[in-house]
Amino acid sequence: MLEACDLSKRYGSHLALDRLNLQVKAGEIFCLLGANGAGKTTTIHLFLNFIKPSAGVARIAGLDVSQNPDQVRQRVAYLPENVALYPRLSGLENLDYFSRLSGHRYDKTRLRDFLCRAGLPDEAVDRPVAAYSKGMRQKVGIAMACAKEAQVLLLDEPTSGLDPQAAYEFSNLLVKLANAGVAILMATHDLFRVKETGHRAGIMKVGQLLTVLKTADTSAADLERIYLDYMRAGLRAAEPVS
Ligand SMILES: Nc1ncnc2c1ncn2[C@@H]1O[C@H](COP(=O)(O)OP(=O)(O)OP(=O)(O)O)[C@@H](O)[C@H]1O
Repeated sequence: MLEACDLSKRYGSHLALDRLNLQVKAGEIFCLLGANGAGKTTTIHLFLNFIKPSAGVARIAGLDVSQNPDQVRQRVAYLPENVALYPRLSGLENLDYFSRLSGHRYDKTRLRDFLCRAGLPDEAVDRPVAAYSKGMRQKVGIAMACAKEAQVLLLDEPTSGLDPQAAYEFSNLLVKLANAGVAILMATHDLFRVKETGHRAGIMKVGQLLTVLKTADTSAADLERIYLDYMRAGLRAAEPVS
């Protein structure tokens, strides 16, 4: 569903992403881990066609994203750390507006249903989003992805700043989406949530994907230890784990 082949991005002399090879299948949650500046956001922005690769290719549903921007845009939903919504519009009005932009028209009952299934409290649905908490805004973002019927969901640190309950609820929504067949690529620093919700985790450092772990085979403590070992090691000194 989502594939990077020798994907690279150079900014001047700086190699922000170095020959990334990665596949995320439908129904899979793949988490990108790595220190600040590792190349996680760059990877997501390449898949979104916000930036062009210096080499290699990013594909979604078999389509090169830089060659087929319109077809790809229809299939992808993106949740940044802070979901951009119109503050004076309600959650329902925002969802209606963004759904129309992506070519979907839903009646109010259906829109309300998307928001409720994303966990937004019923009493909040008609209130202006200016007064929403960050967790509530993220839930509107998930409702937008569902309403768009996106096949691929790209997330950049979506649980950063959420309280533990909000992060838990948000992660459960991701699992439901994956169970419905959505391919999910998420950049995050939340090792605990990676273990709980991710199927695989890739550890990045200075633009390189150093290793990929199956979370089912790795305890939370081991995931943390392996992550820290890679961060402490020289770039090429660490041995791939799997
Ligand atoms: N527009 C740009 N111009 C020059 N360098 C950039 C640009 N965008 C990113 N970089 C550099 O590319 C590298 C990768 O950045 P990126 O934002 O992908 O890291 P990240 O893993 O997402 O980090 P964080 O965890 O802080 O979000 C960094 O060294 C960054 O300074």
